[in-house]
Amino acid sequence: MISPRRPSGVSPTSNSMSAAQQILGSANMSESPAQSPTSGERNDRLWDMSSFRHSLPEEGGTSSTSNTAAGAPAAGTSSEEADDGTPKPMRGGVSLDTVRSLYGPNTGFGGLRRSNSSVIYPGGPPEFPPVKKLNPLQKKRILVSGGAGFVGSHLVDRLMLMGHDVIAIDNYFTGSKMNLAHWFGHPNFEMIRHDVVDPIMLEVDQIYHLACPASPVHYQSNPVKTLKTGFFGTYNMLGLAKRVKARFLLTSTSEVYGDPEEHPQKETYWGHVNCIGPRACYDEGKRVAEALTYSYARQDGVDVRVARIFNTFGPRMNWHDGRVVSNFIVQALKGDDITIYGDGSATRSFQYVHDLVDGLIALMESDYTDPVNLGNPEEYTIKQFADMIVELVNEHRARYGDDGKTSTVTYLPAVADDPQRRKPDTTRAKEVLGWAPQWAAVDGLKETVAYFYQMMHQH
Ligand SMILES: O=C(O)[C@H]1O[C@H](OP(=O)(O)OP(=O)(O)OC[C@H]2O[C@@H](n3ccc(=O)[nH]c3=O)[C@H](O)[C@@H]2O)[C@H](O)[C@@H](O)[C@@H]1O
Repeated sequence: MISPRRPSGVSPTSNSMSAAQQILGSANMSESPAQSPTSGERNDRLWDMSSFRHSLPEEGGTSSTSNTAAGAPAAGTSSEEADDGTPKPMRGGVSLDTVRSLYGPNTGFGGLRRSNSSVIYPGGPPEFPPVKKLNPLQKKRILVSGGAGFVGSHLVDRLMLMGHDVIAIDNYFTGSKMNLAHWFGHPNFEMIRHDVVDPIMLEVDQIYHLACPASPVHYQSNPVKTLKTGFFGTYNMLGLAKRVKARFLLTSTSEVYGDPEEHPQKETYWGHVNCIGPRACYDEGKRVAEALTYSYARQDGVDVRVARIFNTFGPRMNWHDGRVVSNFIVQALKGDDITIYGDGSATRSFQYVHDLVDGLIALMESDYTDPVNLGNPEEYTIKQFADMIVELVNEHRARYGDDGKTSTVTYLPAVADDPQRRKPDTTRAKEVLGWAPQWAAVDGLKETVAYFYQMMHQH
């Protein structure tokens, strides 16, 4: 059984980018040794929801702009259970099953469309997930920059299910239209191809500003663009917020703490960032984004919120994302070596994406304007994490009689300026938002492994 353990000492590591580049080459979905079952039972077999104990209670107050798909989950309550019996409340009274149906294959809307991706509306008119009906005073028009990305698309899903009007903008550098395909055509939803480094004018009530590549592999591939996104992207979104008097939420990052000398990291910590290193484009980009945000608040009275997001994972992470969770899961599924950069003693604390979405919405709805850490304080060394993922992948495969090769760990040179310890102090989030993570990392990982397993066999 895997349990989180605090590491002993950590040591600074040497400089190499080659490890990150290497993983991009190896994590190639098209090379997957797909033992593709071809029968109709394929998707049931691959996306086994039976390990999650959940009910599908009926819920009143959902609007029916849709025909409900056969077998599609009903909107449910705000409290569901996972296999360990832990309640998993979801903000906005949205059912976990409904949310799952948006990224699972053929269990609902997302899968239905995804599995027939050559045809937008395979079986007739569009069928939409069950969206709540809000009265005009409650219903907000909300802009999500980076809305087609991993976190952005989960946030859009939740806001849509809650009944709001949502405009997603994205330049598709790391995001994908397929993450939101289940909303195309819905009257509450708009999708715009737009890069935030250019200004845009929209009438909105709230702005969630997420747009920025977050994986080190991606943000270091074009560092000048990353800095432009950090500064001009935030500048444009803040200018818009000022002009239309929208509330503005910046998704900042744990990276503003750099390679921290304080542990765990509180919001009051000023950080330890190398301003000339390879991560500076992201770290300093986010730091200047925070500085801009509070400057607009002071100078122009813009109503701002700042979330500092710690490592987050979940379904819809890109197969080629390059961050540790997707890399290790893909490697374990393929039976490839698990690539640990450095000696495996660096630590991270991983939160499941649904917890993050809860926290972002709670923060936006709160009156609190100082930065708030959003993360799960469960801390693992990267080696522990690798072992945990290999074990979970093997368990998942064993359930289907799939006896693929078990991966072994290989150690590659450490990447430059890699933070050696990271763990959020979430006291402030508890106090000001009443927010705390609901998902143990292992529960979120089970779902994420199931998602990647299915993706691997679908293509
Ligand atoms: O996951 C996130 O949300 C965070 O990801 C990155 O931060 P980082 O913690 O460096 O993310 P990873 O690339 O996932 O690395 C985590 C640790 O795993 C290691 N790693 C990563 C990938 C891999 O294949 N092997 C491996 O050992 C890294 O060297 C690092 O020590 C981003 O810079 C953050 O903005 C973002 O919040």
